[in-house]
Amino acid sequence: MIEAKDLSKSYPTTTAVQGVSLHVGPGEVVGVVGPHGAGKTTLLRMLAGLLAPSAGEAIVAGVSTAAQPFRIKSRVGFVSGDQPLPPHPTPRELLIQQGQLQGLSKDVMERRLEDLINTFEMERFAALPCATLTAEQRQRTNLACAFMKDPAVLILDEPTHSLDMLSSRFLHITIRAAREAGLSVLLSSSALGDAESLCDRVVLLHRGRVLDQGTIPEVCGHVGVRSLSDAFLWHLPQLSA
Ligand SMILES: Nc1ncnc2c1ncn2[C@@H]1O[C@H](COP(=O)(O)OP(=O)(O)OP(=O)(O)O)[C@@H](O)[C@H]1O
Repeated sequence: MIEAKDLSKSYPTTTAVQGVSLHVGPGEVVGVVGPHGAGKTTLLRMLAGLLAPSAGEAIVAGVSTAAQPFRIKSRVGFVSGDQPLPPHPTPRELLIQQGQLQGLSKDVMERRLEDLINTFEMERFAALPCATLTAEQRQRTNLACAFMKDPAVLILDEPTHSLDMLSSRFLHITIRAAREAGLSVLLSSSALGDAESLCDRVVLLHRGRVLDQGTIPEVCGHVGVRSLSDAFLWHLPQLSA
């Protein structure tokens, strides 16, 4: 589960995230939606334990960002759409490394390794150096590494970035399976289509602030429009008024 309360992140020249509160329950997919620079990456990195908040607190997979931010890292599967991989190791080697970091026993590691290579259909490329992989194969490898932690929470920053239609379909299937398995999934997207087809609820973010949140019908209904993009656009003049 993710429970964020008044989370903020300030830099000397800008406030990237301002007072964001949100909730993601088990078996729920929530999308943080907003344009470039809205604060999506900053928010997700704080929730993944990769960045310390300037104010506010979040409980993620039972761990507080305020008390033990770095314990969150080992409990959360975090994947960013443009996450590079080291060029020389193979996906199989990276998965083993991840399992060792988690302190998995040899038996559990081997079982999980074979399961993940099978689930993410990595057989054809699991033994190739990462430098030779396509964008889709890199994304499958990053996802498999995230699942090596057997996480209760999955945080995906722009997960369809650089994927084509077929690869995106695979990602959608993976996210739906994670939801079925009871994981809490938080993803960010600047493309509204991902949110519309995947998310149980959305959080509209702009200039670091939440404009609105709820199911898509709720967010549209609050302002009397029919589409998520119209709902987003409705809020903009209100901000400058
Ligand atoms: N380390 C940093 N130092 C200073 N400003 C930063 C830093 N990281 C992010 N920002 C600023 O915070 C704001 C939010 O950035 P962030 O990357 O979180 O947005 P985003 O919604 O993920 O955008 P994009 O879709 O382009 O990745 C931007 O104005 C950005 O320039």
